[in-house]
Amino acid sequence: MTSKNKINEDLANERRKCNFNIEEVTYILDGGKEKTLQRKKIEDVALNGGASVDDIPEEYLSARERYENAIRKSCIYTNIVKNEVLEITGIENYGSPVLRRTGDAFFKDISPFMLHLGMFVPSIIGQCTAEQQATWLPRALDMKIIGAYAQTELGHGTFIRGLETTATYDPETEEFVLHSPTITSYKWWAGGLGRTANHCTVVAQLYTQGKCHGTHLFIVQIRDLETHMPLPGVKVGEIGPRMGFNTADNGFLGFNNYRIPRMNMMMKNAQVLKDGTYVKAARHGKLTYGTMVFVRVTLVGEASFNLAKAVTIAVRYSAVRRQSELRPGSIEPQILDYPTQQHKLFICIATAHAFQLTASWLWNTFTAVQAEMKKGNVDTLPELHALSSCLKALSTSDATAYIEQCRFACGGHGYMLSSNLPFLYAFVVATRTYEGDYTVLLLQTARFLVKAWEQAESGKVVTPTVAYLNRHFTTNGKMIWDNSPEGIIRVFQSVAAGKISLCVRSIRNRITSGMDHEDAWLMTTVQLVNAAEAHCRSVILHTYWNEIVRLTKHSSDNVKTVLNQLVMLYLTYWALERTGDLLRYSTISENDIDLLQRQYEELLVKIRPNAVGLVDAFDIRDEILQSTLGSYDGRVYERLMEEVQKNPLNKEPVDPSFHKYLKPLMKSKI
Ligand SMILES: CCCCCCCCCC/C=C\CCCCCCCCCC(=O)SCCNC(=O)CCNC(=O)[C@H](O)C(C)(C)COP(=O)(O)OP(=O)(O)OC[C@H]1O[C@@H](n2cnc3c(N)ncnc32)[C@H](O)[C@@H]1OP(=O)(O)O
Ligand SMILES: Cc1cc2nc3c(=O)[nH]c(=O)nc-3n(C[C@H](O)[C@H](O)[C@H](O)COP(=O)(O)OP(=O)(O)OC[C@H]3O[C@@H](n4cnc5c(N)ncnc54)[C@H](O)[C@@H]3O)c2cc1C
Repeated sequence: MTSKNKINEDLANERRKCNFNIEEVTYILDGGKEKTLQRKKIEDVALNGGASVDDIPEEYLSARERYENAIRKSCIYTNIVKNEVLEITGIENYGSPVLRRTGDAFFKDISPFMLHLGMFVPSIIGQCTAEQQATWLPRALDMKIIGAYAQTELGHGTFIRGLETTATYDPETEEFVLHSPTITSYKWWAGGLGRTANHCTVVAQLYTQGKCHGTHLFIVQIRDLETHMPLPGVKVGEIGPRMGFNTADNGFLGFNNYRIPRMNMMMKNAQVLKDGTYVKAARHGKLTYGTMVFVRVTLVGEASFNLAKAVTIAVRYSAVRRQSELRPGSIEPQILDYPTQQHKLFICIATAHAFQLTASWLWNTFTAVQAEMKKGNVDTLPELHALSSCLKALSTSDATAYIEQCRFACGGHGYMLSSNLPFLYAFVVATRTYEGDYTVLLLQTARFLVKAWEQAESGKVVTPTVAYLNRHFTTNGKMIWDNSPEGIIRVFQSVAAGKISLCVRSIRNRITSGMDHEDAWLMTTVQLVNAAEAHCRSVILHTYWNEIVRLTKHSSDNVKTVLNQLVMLYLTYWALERTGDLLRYSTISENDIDLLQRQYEELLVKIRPNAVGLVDAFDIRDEILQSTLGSYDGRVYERLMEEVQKNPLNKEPVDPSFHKYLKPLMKSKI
């Protein structure tokens, strides 16, 4: 073995200690052996050409160079996907998470094509009629047209009904006239819009026959396909540097009485006829929000994958890094041996598992609801909206906090961009805001919970994810504490029920004392967010536990054991985090809490020997991790040194600024 591919001895030892079959766990996380094999095949095809390697790391490039580099690599990756990968996956899997995952080997930040594939194409699939899809979809999938999703405006992101862009139908010419009447009506933020896209989905207030019918979606060409010049009546550009997403060319867009054909309104859920007659969406008023629901569902998997990357980096680094001494003169321990380090990291492994399994379960729920909607039944949509809202909110918020925890766990080196942890943080922290801000989405779930509570109160049987509310009305007093997984989950459900019940009481009391419903709701929103968070925690705990039981039925004993230890760690961690709630809503005693703490510390000890095996089981290739600290071989210090050689500042021994500024300063007299 050359020193280049020699595995760090500490990491090699960790792998020798691992007592379970790593591949078996990978299969469970991927959703089955077949899926793992297909993913690996795709990664081999897409990555073995080495196209992802940058001569100069992108962080040293100017804004212009970075953008051009991102476009260059997007085109390389798209050609690989079009010419080689889609033969394996089938065109219907163009937007699959595997391609998204593989794409991370090409971009440290993000591809300018991401919104084309992540939202423009899904909006065509979800919001267009079959005839419109036949016109747009093949061209979009073939990248003959490149799109963005322009909904948010300078003045409004959350409150979609407040958007100001207008689309006024002109029956004379059978066209819509798009207009941006104010500065705040300018579209703002759309990824890919600033420099890359020639089309976009525009969300605008629809006016026809003198009446406003609320927001609708339109496909709009904004640039010439040959010259890429903005078309007359279109003002478009890039919004400027941001915390992350700097290669996504997020853009602004304004219209000056810009005309598009009638058939460019996405007409699956509502139509404007030639004469201007508006035909209302018969089934559900919020179907035009469908693309956002789809993306929220996919973001739970995104949170899991990015957290898996961060904790892979941090655990491998913690096995290689040695620091301090436990006793005078003794060998410095691996930092992974400190229980406090295990406390920082093992919860991240467990959370990545919890979110991955919840994401798959949510995806199945989403496809089931879609199937029902195809048959005309929209009854399950409110539950899906409530679920996707809170799961998006919590998974992105927890992933953000834990990625930062992984960075803390890597000390100073974690602060280097080459560790990839700062990029991961900047990327994931945005997911807490975009596609619906954390608080706003939890309040959406709270609306659903309050209604479900009222139904349960009146004796009606409620839908499965809130079925625990029915139990709330048949049991009196606090939930009996029981330290089994099922017992802990039941207690978390009681906490959620108790908090929802307090919200309902607060709202009713406020109304009784003279407030109107809106004010009573507003004054209760701090509690409502808290109740929705509690509900969502109980959903994640329940799903994680159920899925582990189901998926490990036929696993080997050691895999069963280690995955059980992780899920128990997760349940125990959250019980300890929420002791205040548990004391309030269950019969848990001080003694029970002491036992929980001991159980937690024992779990850290049990999981410790398998920690590296567990992150290896995420099976994230080095090209995708893009980290000096997290590579499979653990050559941390060598890689940090190699990276220094790429720093353009080190090209010359003396910087020109010395002669220009420093020397004159040093020579000047006081
Ligand atoms: C070369 C590279 C190749 C790589 C290949 C890889 C392949 C790529 C694959 C990509 C896959 C994944 C990656 C994805 C990356 C995506 C990146 C995205 C970037 C960000 C994009 C954006 O941010 S777009 C903008 C998003 N904006 C928002 O989310 C706005 C948030 N606001 C809202 O959603 C709403 O306004 C609101 C919910 C807050 C309120 O709406 P409104 O005021 O209209 O409603 P009300 O509050 O009055 O409620 C009325 C009733 O309607 C119900 N409701 C609300 N929303 C919905 C809904 N969506 N569905 C169903 N029902 C809904 C609400 O609950 C009320 O009900 P009742 O209580 O019964 O009255
Ligand atoms: C990196 C990135 C990429 C993006 N990409 C796109 C894109 O491609 N296309 C697109 O259309 N948009 C995009 N966006 C915009 C994004 O969807 C919005 O920023 C997001 O929905 C939040 O809306 P806002 O900015 O209006 O926040 P605001 O609504 O102004 O929120 C500000 C604060 O007010 C609070 N708040 C707002 N309303 C309420 C309420 N009713 N109750 C209680 N609190 C409230 C929020 O909780 C938040 O703390 C992107 C944003 C980012 C950061």
